[in-house]
Amino acid sequence: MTTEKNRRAPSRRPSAKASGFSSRSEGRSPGPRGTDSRSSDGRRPESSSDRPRDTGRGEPARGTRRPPARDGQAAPVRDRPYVMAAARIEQVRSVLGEVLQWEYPADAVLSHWFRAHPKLGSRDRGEVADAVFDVLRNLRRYRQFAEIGMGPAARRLAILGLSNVFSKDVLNQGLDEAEQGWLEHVLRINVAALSRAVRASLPDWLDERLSQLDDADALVDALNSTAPLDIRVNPLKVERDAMLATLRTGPALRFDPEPTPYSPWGIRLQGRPPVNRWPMFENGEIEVQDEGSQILAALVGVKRGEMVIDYCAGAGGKTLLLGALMRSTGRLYAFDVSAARLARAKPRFARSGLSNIVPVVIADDNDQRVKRLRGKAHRVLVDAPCSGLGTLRRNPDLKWRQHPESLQELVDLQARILRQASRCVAPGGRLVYATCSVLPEENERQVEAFLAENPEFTLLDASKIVQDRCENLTLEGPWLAMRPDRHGTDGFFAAVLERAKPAALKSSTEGGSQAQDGSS
Ligand SMILES: C[S@@+](CC[C@H](N)C(=O)[O-])C[C@H]1O[C@@H](n2cnc3c(N)ncnc32)[C@H](O)[C@@H]1O
Repeated sequence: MTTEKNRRAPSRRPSAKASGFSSRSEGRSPGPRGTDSRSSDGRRPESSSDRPRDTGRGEPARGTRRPPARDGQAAPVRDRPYVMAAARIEQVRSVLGEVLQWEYPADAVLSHWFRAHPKLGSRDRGEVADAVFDVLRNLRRYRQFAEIGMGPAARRLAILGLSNVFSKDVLNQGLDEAEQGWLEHVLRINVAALSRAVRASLPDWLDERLSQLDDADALVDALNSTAPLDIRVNPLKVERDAMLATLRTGPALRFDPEPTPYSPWGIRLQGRPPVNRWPMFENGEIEVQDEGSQILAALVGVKRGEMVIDYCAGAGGKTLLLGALMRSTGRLYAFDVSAARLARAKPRFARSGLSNIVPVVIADDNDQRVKRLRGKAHRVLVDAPCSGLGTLRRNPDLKWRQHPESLQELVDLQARILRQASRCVAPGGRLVYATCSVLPEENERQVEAFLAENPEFTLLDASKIVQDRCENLTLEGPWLAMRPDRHGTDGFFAAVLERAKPAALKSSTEGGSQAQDGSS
């Protein structure tokens, strides 16, 4: 009963001073964040893959770390007397009581709960968070297991979550005899014999939809796993190789920094490093961003001096990379309807050293500033609000928070945003539509419907365009479709659409349909 987080620390660590790390870098999890991530408005909360963690998942769990192996043999799990097992079960049960109401995203609930329990240290928080997320990942199966036997189901869920965090002996110290027997029994159940929906803990509607995708089993398994943490360098400030060298000679070495395979700016870290306490984060040299999200920004293909709109900029994950790729020249509008999200982007913009970003809170419909930019932008990115189902590795609660009705609302919203944003694209300019979903109705079908209504746009081959910046990435095209089972990233989708120049439009439509944006 150990987790993949049982990584051994390197035996010798260079001094913090020599590496440029402050001793704080090994410190506690980051502080609170806004609570407007409530997504009962049918909008996906921003992917936490693009945000530093503040959910207590910053340190490996106590009672699970192994001391260094001797003579090539793994050392036994350290089973020190552990008076906290009973308390920890109650803590996890208490958090689950709030999370399972599905009113707020799980990481927001955790942050809130940790603020209300300030005496817990970073390892305590890590254990609680790991157990809660394990329950969310396996909820359907655990609920079935919890029904076997006596006692409150919520406590049994907490015990199951902690069974993947603590060793058996440590956990047993918090269990009575009946609970120990029940746990032994359910952990012996042959999971492989269960239906996929139960085994992988998916609601039926989602299992059905995912089963229609290629290699569905591999995708489902990958979405149900835990993810590493990707960061990226700010190309305006530092080269990736230089940053890798710094990380490898400092305390970050124990998080195994490696270059990401496809993005030229990415660095992958294992475990849950407290990145946002590191000096290179505070001075804007690195940002947290999943490799897939970095690739989407690359796909926009921005150039120096252009006018670019990031139409759904949120907390600025992609805006930051776009701005750096424009070398802080031209003008990059960061639009969003959420003032709170844009407010969270502002400190990131400030750290980055970029001076070309113009954040603008826009109205949901009929915004005058958007109208003024009709037909003017060289590039428009629509990183649309979506189900977020490509990010289940990091946000497993989304499979329980989404349902077919909320999905349909999102599909309608995406179509509306795509239509509005497309009006800003200049003739010959490009519109990039992206989601972090793996569902065709939010992706391919959405783009096909848009193209059918907007003949002045043509679909370009995203797989070829992305190779300009990510040469190792070979995709089928014409879409950009990243998957955790194939690429080790979150699930992302993107399409690149080019707006015809007036002459081309005239000849292709032979005087037929007109551009529908009012700018023609
Ligand atoms: C997927 S998130 C964006 C994430 C962001 N691009 C990043 O990389 O961090 C989608 C965003 O769309 C915004 N949004 C929702 N409706 C919108 C609309 N009608 N116009 C513009 N933005 C909208 C949401 O507030 C949310 O921040």
